[in-house]
Amino acid sequence: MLSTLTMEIHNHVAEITLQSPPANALSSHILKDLSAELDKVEQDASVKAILLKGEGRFFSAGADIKEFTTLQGADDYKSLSSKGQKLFQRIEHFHVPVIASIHGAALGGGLELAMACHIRYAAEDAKLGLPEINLGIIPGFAGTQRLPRYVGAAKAYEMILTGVPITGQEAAASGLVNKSFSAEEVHGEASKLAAAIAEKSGPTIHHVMNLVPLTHNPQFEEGNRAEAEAFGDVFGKEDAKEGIQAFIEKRKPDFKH
Ligand SMILES: C/C=C/C(=O)SCCNC(=O)CCNC(=O)[C@H](O)C(C)(C)COP(=O)(O)OP(=O)(O)OC[C@H]1O[C@@H](n2cnc3c(N)ncnc32)[C@H](O)[C@@H]1OP(=O)(O)O
Repeated sequence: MLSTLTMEIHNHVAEITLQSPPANALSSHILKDLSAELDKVEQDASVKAILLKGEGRFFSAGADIKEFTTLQGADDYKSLSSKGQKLFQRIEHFHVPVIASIHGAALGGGLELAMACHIRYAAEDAKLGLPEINLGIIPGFAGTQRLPRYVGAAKAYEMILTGVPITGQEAAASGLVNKSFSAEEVHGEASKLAAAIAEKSGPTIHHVMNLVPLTHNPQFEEGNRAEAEAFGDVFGKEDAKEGIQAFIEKRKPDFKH
């Protein structure tokens, strides 16, 4: 199978680039490849930071909507959600920081992946959002649990219930990303940040990475389980079939319920 991403390690920084045109959609294949690259980083004690970006027009436009049509039954739907949640949880608890450099769009699972990273830089004109509601489904890779952490509950409700994305500039103002830059500058700035962190002492980095997650909501796992259940539930419904089909046919969905 074709590789869906590349990883290069230079000066203690592992640069992972999603390469799955046209949208870097998070298929089961790309998620498996990402997990395999994390295995390699775990075996390489020289790596002190990871830089994650996307090639082409977008960081990532989310889970692979075209692959959704191959799923069959509640177990498949729920398992898609749980597997993504587990990988992103692994990223959040990784022993070295993962910096997301976002250009173009980080939507749905793409934003959920970026939210599992430790630091996010975005292009001012990038679109960041959880548009799953337009497909008749809900976020399923822990978006309902992580977005409120960064932007507060009110803004999270607005973003999840309307599906309308915000710009990188708005994301920086609301705390969803650390900083925004022009589209030309963002990858360079994220790379400089990764290099600056990689000059620090490895053991101190590892302690910071262990300590900060201790401040997370202790009910996070329970929230993830509930999200996967709800994802499985909505996915089986008529409105989800209509929403997904409408996306594929490039038309507006006609929800019945
Ligand atoms: C548990 C997690 C669940 C989820 O993550 S559900 C998915 C959530 N994400 C979305 O709903 C985003 C869907 N995509 C879009 O809204 C738009 O696209 C964009 C804003 C990203 C770009 O719009 P534009 O510039 O008009 O381009 P374009 O023609 O719509 O897309 C270019 C090609 O990319 C494919 N594509 C875009 N997003 C996805 C996706 N998430 N999964 C699979 N394919 C995707 C399209 O179909 C098309 O392909 P072709 O050129 O062959 O027509």
